[in-house]
Amino acid sequence: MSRLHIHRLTKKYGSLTALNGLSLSIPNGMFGLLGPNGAGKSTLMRTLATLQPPDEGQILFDGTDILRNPDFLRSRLGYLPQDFGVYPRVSALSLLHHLAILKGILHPGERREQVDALLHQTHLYHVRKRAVSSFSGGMRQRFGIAQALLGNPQLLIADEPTAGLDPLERNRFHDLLSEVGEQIVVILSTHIVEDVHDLCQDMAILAAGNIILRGKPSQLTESIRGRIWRKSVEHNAVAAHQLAWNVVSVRLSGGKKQVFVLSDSDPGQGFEPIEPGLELVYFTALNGAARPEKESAAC
Ligand SMILES: Nc1ncnc2c1ncn2[C@@H]1O[C@H](COP(=O)(O)OP(=O)(O)OP(=O)(O)O)[C@@H](O)[C@H]1O
Repeated sequence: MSRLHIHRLTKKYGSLTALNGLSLSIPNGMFGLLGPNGAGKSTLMRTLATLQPPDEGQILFDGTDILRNPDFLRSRLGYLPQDFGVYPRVSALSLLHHLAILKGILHPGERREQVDALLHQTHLYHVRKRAVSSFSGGMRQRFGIAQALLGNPQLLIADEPTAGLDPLERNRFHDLLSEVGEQIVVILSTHIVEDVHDLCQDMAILAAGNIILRGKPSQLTESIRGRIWRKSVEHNAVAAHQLAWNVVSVRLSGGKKQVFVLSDSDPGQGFEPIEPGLELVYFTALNGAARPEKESAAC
């Protein structure tokens, strides 16, 4: 059953509409929110985390209106913001204890148990006495997850958590997130398609403040199977192909341009059929050409 219901959420910054009457229902498990820069992901994450109010709309968590009753959510929330801010020169151990107290874990024994368990889970126990400010990007993100998991949250929000991580650290971070389990709602907001492909059973694509596609990654990929065609072309031929066909993506491969086209039938002209991945679902949706399961139909 869905635990998080977002209903007609609107947020404007002056004349800019960052969230445009957005509705979304999210059940337990890993949910990927994918969108390009400026789509409104961080605005949505901050609003869900009750850090900023929307102009209109409603958010229900386990049936409780969290805009009217933010403390209900705050006591159940783990939040890993896009920018964790300034890293103090205090040790990871001290900082986690401090944050645990702020989260209301006041009993020293219980706190020690949780902090130590999280330091082990995030593979930071051996560096627990080092200042967080001396950590690498990957270690900081793992520390970010440790602090977000304090107090056993029911909703975990991770905003662009793998941006800037090298592949090894990204894998470690993925393992960590996937361990968090199916019993809570985990929202992974990202513009990295691979993160959603690797981790999420359910996803939505956000563009210009609207949900433009919603579904399971495997089903969404299936929806464009047999409809994507590829051709290698010279650089100066790309524009002509864009005029002639429904081009959803252009990539460089081995120094040549590859044009990806959406077409229900064989376009001929040297195009070959390809097995699409989630990245092509994403580009197809952004180009407005996918057959979306609109959110209204999906939930
Ligand atoms: N505090 C703010 N004041 C004014 N405009 C803002 C503010 N925060 C975000 N915006 C604008 O709202 C739009 C959505 O921004 P938001 O950061 O939510 O998107 P995003 O999908 O998280 O993008 P990114 O991946 O670049 O962080 C953008 O056009 C952004 O410039």
